[in-house]
Amino acid sequence: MAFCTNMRNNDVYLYVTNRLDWGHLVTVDNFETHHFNNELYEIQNNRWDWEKRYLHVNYSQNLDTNLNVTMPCPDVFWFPMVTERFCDELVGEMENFGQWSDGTNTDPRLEGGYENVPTRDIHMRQVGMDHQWLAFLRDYVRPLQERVFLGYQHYDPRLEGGYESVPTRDIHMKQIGLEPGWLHFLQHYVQPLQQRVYEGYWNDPPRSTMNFVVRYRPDEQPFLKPHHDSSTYTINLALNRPKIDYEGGGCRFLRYNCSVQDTRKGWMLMHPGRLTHYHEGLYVTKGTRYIMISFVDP
Ligand SMILES: O=C(O)CCC(=O)C(=O)O
Ligand SMILES: [Fe+2]
Repeated sequence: MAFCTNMRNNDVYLYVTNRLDWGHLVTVDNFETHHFNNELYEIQNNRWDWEKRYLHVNYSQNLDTNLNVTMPCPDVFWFPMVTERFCDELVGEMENFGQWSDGTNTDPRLEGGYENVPTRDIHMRQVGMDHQWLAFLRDYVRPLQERVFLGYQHYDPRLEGGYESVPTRDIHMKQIGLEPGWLHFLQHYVQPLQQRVYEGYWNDPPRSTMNFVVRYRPDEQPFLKPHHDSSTYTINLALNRPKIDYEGGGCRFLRYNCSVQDTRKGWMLMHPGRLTHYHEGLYVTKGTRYIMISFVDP
């Protein structure tokens, strides 16, 4: 104000405009400099710059409910998510860290210490990116999930998580003390029927969310045998290019005999983790294939 008054008093002419973009302020407090690619970690602190660098230019098209979402296999959805730069820097971050798991069933990073379907991988937590990745899931993945898998979650205080997808007027078995008997019924009479109609499904014990980058190589771990994920839904983000960076590879859904092999760098598959989407990672015959995987229980 004093500046303006002074200018007026001295007859200095000012032309003020907000129509041109002269830039913006960057938040430099808390900028971490010990990572291999520091900007990659700025999803929360410098959102505007992060999106410009790393969010796919067509990301928001999939939030437009007038447009259809691509579905390469039944109930498998496909979204452009991140830029090539994101993919390269995430792979770089992992390769710089370098401590890929050995692909055996023993995995000291997990609570139970046991991995049923081991991959050669590095967890986001190991490179200090777990918080940033959760922000990515919350702000960019969840809106897409809510679009394609409608109706998830309504509040129900009787449930552990507090949410129920389709609320009914009901009384739980637990409320009338019949829960143990009911579990027995499920195990002995229902499960055998379920196993007949949906092959390969079991969920014992349920595990928490995991976020990791997988590396496939012909001379290391070239494929992943058929399995379910410990997730309600899984996201599978391609970090490099088929036919250029590697040969073979891709994801096959056995129930539909449907494979996605023409994956696109920076694009993400989303599919139910259990029951219907029994799947496998196809053989990589040449080069290295990288993917980013999250097991999500929304
Ligand atoms: O290779 C793929 O695309 C599938 C990977 C996968 O199923 C997993 O990591 O759980
Ligand atoms: Fe999987």
